[in-house]
Amino acid sequence: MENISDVFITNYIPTIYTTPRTLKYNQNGHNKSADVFLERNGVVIILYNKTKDVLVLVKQFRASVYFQEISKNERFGSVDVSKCKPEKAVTLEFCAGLEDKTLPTEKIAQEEIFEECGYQVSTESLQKIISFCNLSETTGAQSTFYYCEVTEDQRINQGGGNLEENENIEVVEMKVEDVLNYAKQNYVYNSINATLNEATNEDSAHEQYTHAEAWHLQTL
Ligand SMILES: Nc1ncnc2c1ncn2[C@@H]1O[C@H](COP(=O)(O)OP(=O)(O)O[C@H]2O[C@H](CO)[C@@H](O)[C@H](O)[C@H]2O)[C@@H](O)[C@H]1O
Repeated sequence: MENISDVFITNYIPTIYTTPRTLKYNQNGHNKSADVFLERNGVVIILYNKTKDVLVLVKQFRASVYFQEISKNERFGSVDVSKCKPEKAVTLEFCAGLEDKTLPTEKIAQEEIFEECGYQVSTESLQKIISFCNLSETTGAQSTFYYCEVTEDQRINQGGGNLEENENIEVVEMKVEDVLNYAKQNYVYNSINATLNEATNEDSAHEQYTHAEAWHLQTL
């Protein structure tokens, strides 16, 4: 899956995906400023195949994770892939996608499920868990979580991502128990782990959705 080569890091080149800005303001008479890095909103879907009693997850190479793996003093210019292995940046995640069209989030989620995992679902079968604003000083993007049950006969193809965008996604089926055990590891690169771990932080506004998500995982 990885087959990553010719890695080269440059200064930021603007694209449609992110907008970096500096936001200046005054709070109680003090001038302040914040670096903001606007991103698009997104959807995340916990997909459960009832026929096989498995959760359907996706594996893919993530460039930002790879960047974090590169030694701090080597994060510019050419990167030696034999030294910093691309397989370290292959994540295991729930099916997810950006809201890159002016469609209801359910429609976006429906399309992502088909594109990434190959299942045809109705928007009515998507159960919304929660929407929340990503808690970060840098990005205020909103994420909407859904739970969706599917059967094997809804699987139209192998999924794998949008070929026009050269997405390269591997669909992985795992038992709920295995996903929970996987997420309990001290540190793994995946949204599953992040969301479940957040549930232990009482002050976190993520709490509601993480509890909802953990609940879904645990009660399937
Ligand atoms: N920063 C970037 N630079 C260059 N190209 C980019 C880009 N972000 C997206 N793209 C392009 O946009 C395509 C869109 O991907 P998707 O909509 O399937 O979202 P993805 O699965 O990456 O998750 C996305 O949406 C989920 C849900 O919000 C998030 O968790 C996850 O971080 C996010 O990548 C990617 O294949 C890539 O070509």
